[in-house]
Amino acid sequence: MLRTRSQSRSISTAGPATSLVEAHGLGVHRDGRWLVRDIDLTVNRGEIVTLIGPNGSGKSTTAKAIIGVIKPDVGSIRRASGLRIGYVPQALSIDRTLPLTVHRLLTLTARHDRTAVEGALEAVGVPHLRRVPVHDLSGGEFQRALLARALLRAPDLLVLDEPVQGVDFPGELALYGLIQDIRDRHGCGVLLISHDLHVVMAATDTVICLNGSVSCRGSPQAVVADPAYASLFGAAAAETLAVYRHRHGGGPAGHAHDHDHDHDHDHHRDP
Ligand SMILES: Nc1ncnc2c1ncn2[C@@H]1O[C@H](COP(=O)(O)OP(=O)(O)OP(=O)(O)O)[C@@H](O)[C@H]1O
Repeated sequence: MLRTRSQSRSISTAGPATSLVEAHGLGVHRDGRWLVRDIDLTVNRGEIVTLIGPNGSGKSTTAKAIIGVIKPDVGSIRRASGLRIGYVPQALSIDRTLPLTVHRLLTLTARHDRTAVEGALEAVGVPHLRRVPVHDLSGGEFQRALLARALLRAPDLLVLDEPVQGVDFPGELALYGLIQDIRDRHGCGVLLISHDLHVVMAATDTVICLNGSVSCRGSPQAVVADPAYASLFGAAAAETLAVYRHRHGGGPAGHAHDHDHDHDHDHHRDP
């Protein structure tokens, strides 16, 4: 059925008790083409949903539409009433050469006192970085600072666009562990974007594979066994997908390059 753009867009703030955000039939049309189309996506409280897909497959566009940064042309979005969103955009879209301290980065767009800033940095494992200039941070430290900034909003929903970008492999595992801990501690929902097909958190409840529209979805194990996943990313990707297991909750993960958690890397193969 052809839906006209003006007729079919609806956005409301009502929704079922546990769902933080719910999108149905979402489509974004720009410059004469559909960037994404027919996207159904729900994030519940305490749920981690990971969007994966090749470059240009519409992951950022979908996330921006979900949180209201861009307007969808078709489809409906319901957000829980009073929903607080913590958004970490792609690191690439942030100018790290600005002469800012971490404290200033965290208080640029909202007032937070020193105690709150210290608490947020503590929560992401970098309490020592408050007075450090942003341009001196490592990739992993920068991502943690951005995460702390999002946490200051006490979000119900965390939206993280490629939070491990520019981070080495141990730092990547530590960041995923940290995100899992934050979810466990605060019970927020998490919408995570990744083009890294090799490491997906075992804590991810739902993986959604995008390629302009949804190719497949399910648990990490179900998705990696789905023929649509192999046809989208190639059989080799399915063979090497590592499901990262973060074994314990509790305190914040260590420094991005200095973590001490137990990890398994299960290598799943298509049956
Ligand atoms: N405002 C816009 N106007 C026109 N085209 C756009 C706009 N924003 C994004 N696009 C295009 O939409 C497509 C999807 O982009 P998007 O950034 O959502 O993909 P992505 O999956 O997040 O990619 P990546 O992994 O490279 O970040 C791309 O082809 C991009 O060039």
